[in-house]
Amino acid sequence: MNAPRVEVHDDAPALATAVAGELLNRLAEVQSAGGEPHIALTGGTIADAIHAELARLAPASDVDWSRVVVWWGDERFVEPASDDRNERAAREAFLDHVDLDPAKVHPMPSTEAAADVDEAAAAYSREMQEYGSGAFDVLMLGVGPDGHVASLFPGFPQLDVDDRIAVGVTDSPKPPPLRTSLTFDALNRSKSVWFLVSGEGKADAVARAHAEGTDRHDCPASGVQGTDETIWFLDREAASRL
Ligand SMILES: O=C1O[C@H](COP(=O)(O)O)[C@@H](O)[C@H](O)[C@H]1O
Repeated sequence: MNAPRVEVHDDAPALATAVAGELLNRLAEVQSAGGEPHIALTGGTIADAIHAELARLAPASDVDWSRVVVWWGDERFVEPASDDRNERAAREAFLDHVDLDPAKVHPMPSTEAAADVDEAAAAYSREMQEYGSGAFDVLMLGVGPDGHVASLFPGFPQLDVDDRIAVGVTDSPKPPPLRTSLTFDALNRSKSVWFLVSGEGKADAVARAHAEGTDRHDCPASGVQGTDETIWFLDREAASRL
């Protein structure tokens, strides 16, 4: 397995600019090799900053946005207009500012599109299978202070689901409680996994994820690796206990 790489930036704004620049380069590279890149987005504080940087830097990039396919690693099962929705945040900061093909943007179902989290997860699994997706060119993941990634939380039964692409969560310890998440199996099919982490409050989770022998049930971030590369994009505070 390829060893994870760690890239440390001064602070959250510098981290956001660097990740946005690297993602634009990666998308253009995949396209110039004849591919149609698939990316999976995450929610959260640093993701919001990266999305804003993507929108700012996009006009100067060589990316053909009509040939980019967008997925999510997890989502909150709430109304589409809710402030809690990862999709809404990503659209407002990033996706609405570039010329994507709407048919290539694949949000996880909201409460308007599915009856419950299990139906939402089953629908998303089908959508990924029908589209022949799974090996994301780049999967971006935030990390919670408890070490959660996507909506896979320490000690939760979803960590042991290995026969599905996506699962429902009804009792997330972080609000809102209802969520849909890709499973470890699905996340680990990604070519590149990019962890995006900023702030002192995440330093302990980052250190635990890197420590030898950490169980993914205790720190889910330790259980995700890309098939080609795994990069931890950190600011100095998040890297302070490595
Ligand atoms: O709830 C979630 O949390 C994580 C981490 O978010 P952050 O605000 O602590 O950076 C995020 O990656 C995930 O997509 C989201 O649903």
